[in-house]
Amino acid sequence: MPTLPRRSVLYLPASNARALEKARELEADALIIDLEDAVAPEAKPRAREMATEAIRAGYPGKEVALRVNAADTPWGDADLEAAYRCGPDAIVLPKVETAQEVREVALGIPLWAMIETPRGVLAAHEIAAAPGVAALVMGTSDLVRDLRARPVPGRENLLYALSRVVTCARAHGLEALDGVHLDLEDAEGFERACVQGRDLGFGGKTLIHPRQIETANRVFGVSPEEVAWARRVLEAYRAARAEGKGVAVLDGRLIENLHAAEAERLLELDRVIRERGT
Ligand SMILES: CC(C)(COP(=O)(O)OP(=O)(O)OC[C@H]1O[C@@H](n2cnc3c(N)ncnc32)[C@H](O)[C@@H]1OP(=O)(O)O)[C@@H](O)C(=O)NCCC(=O)NCCSC(=O)C[C@H](O)C(=O)O
Ligand SMILES: [Mg+2]
Repeated sequence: MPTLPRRSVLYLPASNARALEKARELEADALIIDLEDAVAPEAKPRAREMATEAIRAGYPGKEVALRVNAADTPWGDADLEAAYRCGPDAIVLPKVETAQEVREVALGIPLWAMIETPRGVLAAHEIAAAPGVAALVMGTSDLVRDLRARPVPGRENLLYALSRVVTCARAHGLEALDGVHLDLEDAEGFERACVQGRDLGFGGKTLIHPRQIETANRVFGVSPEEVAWARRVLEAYRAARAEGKGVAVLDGRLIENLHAAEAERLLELDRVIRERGT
């Protein structure tokens, strides 16, 4: 499967013509054009048309996903029909709670299932295994509300859900995307949340504003130090293998085939990012 960087995944309301246009020049790896919570009920039909036009016009170099309204809302069916017509790279299904909901959608377009309710968290394993699902996306704002939790800076109250979703996604070879950071003025807290998400295993972060892109690209990307380390790991491991050994020691640390495989993954991600020029 080709490496697709999804370090930064920017939401934009489909009803916002300026944002739809502006997104073309931004360095986000992927976009989620939103028909759901960012669009007022009376604006939904027009927003659907705007999303369709924008997706047809294309966003070169970016993956484009369309977030539809849930099937049990007055807009869900028309949103899916629109998605089928304009062909986004993925459809984002909000508030998924069962694998059956995903099966009912099966359109031949990759599905990104949002996990943002307690039931969704508990069913994440079955959802991840459902046909067509390519990614699990955390919806931490809805989840905090449904849990009757409080938004806390270190997200300690979400660690179970975050870890469970990453684990279920990875168990099925899927992408895992972290939830949004709502405080646009809190650059330090945002960076800490990116580091936390990356260290938990998420491949990238969903974003709500262009000013969050650079940090997400940096934190979820590959640093020059990681590139240098990965090269040395591969060199040491290959030298050990040439001598008939299964392991190597580098700077006092054990290197096994799993470290070599991770080094290869990082170097490939770095190569693809460099090719993109972001
Ligand atoms: C939060 C915003 C409403 C702020 O918008 P605005 O007041 O326009 O911000 P700025 O003036 O600072 O914007 C500067 C320029 O950047 C463009 N812009 C802003 N936001 C975006 C965006 N998201 N995508 C593309 N471009 C954007 C502005 O047009 C300005 O451009 P220019 O004219 O050149 O100066 C706004 O950022 C916003 O609407 N954000 C997205 C909100 C959203 O989509 N929410 C729903 C998804 S999050 C969610 O639902 C979470 C999940 O479901 C859960 O439960 O956790
Ligand atoms: Mg939500």
